[in-house]
Amino acid sequence: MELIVVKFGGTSIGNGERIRKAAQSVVNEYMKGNKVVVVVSAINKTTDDLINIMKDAIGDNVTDKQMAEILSMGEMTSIRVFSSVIESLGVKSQFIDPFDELWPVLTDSNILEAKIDFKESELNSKKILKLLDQGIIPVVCGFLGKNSKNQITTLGRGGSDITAFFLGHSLDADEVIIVTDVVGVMSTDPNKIQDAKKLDKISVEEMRDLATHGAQILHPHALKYKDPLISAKIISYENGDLSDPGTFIVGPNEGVMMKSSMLCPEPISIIAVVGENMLKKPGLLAKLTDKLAINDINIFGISAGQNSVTIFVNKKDSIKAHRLLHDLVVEIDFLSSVSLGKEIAMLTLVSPEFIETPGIISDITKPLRENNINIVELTSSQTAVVIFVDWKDGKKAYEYVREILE
Ligand SMILES: Nc1ncnc2c1ncn2[C@@H]1O[C@H](COP(=O)(O)OP(=O)(O)O)[C@@H](O)[C@H]1O
Ligand SMILES: N[C@@H](CC(=O)OP(=O)(O)O)C(=O)O
Repeated sequence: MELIVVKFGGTSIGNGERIRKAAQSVVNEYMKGNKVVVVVSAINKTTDDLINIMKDAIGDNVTDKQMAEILSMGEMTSIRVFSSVIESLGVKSQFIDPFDELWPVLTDSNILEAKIDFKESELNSKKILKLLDQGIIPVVCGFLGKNSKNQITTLGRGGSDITAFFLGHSLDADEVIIVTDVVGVMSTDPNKIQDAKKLDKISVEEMRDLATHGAQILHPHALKYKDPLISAKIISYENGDLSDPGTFIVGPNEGVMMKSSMLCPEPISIIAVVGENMLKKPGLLAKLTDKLAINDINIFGISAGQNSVTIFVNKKDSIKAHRLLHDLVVEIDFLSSVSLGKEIAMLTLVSPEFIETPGIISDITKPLRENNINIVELTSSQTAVVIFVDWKDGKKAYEYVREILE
């Protein structure tokens, strides 16, 4: 017997026929002896419609509290509809909204983009297990939360994915299934490029980067509740079969997405190539990096500006890299000169929490500023920040920045 948390997105329950098919797929899993917790979004585009109605009616004059209450009606309705359809198929079901004593998701008071208070909500969620033991299928509002003043909050657009993964984690589920309007995660958005291919699996780390860069298919914050041992997949609603393979989300890789900090033990050299209007020269970056790649020189970082491209390589490769890049500078008209700079230290900080920590770069650089340590260069992605400082400052800088992670 398995415990499954399944989330149906708006399109998957877009009309009566789809709701019946979705409810039947849940009942089929239940009949196999599995326990199923259902999370639903608002039917079809209800949330968009409600937002547009309010915009047309009073423009921006709606308060966050009013907006959250209005939007909540989408999910408050869909749980009631879904639960009734399950009952019509002969299985007991109970809907759970934020006013129910079994409501699991407690949040802060950032009303429209609320964060889950993890510890309290995790404890609270366990109450749902009792329903499962009684053979009842709970249907929970996705997207919604409740703050300490008992006010409705929302987890941000697309937030019902967060609800599903959060419940998966808190209830110690075996599997989280996201049911949506595409066959799984694809090589790109199939609504933009039609011959996109379905992926059989994708890692949590890749999925997170895809999601934070706008691939709507999954809310990026959902994945912070993805345990390595919980199986997770994204499937289409079309077959009405929760055992469809879709795309499996695997990981996170132990260690990879944990918080980590590192000071590269070897010095790095910085090489600057200067020229005119470099950002407007197609293929330039490829030419520079190809030259180093075919000569087996690894690039630790690269940053491009209007009149220069800065490349970071291991100090032991720097003389060779300097010579190779100089050959290119002589060969290419619009490049003027190349300079091999001083030795620098590279510090890397990785944390999945960076995604949702506004001001993290300023937090990391503050102790360096206060201690007069000059940052030669800084690059960042969703979950990693790489800082280059003078080699002599490396150890001290590392001590300061690693404290930020703790
Ligand atoms: N790489 C991708 N693979 C699959 N779908 C993608 C991808 N990138 C973006 N999408 C979009 O994500 C949509 C599904 O997300 P969403 O509309 O939020 O669904 P739901 O309402 O079920 O939560 C798809 O219709 C598709 O347009
Ligand atoms: N109904 C909410 C929450 C949500 O997650 O929706 P969907 O799963 O349909 O993207 C929204 O539209 O933002």
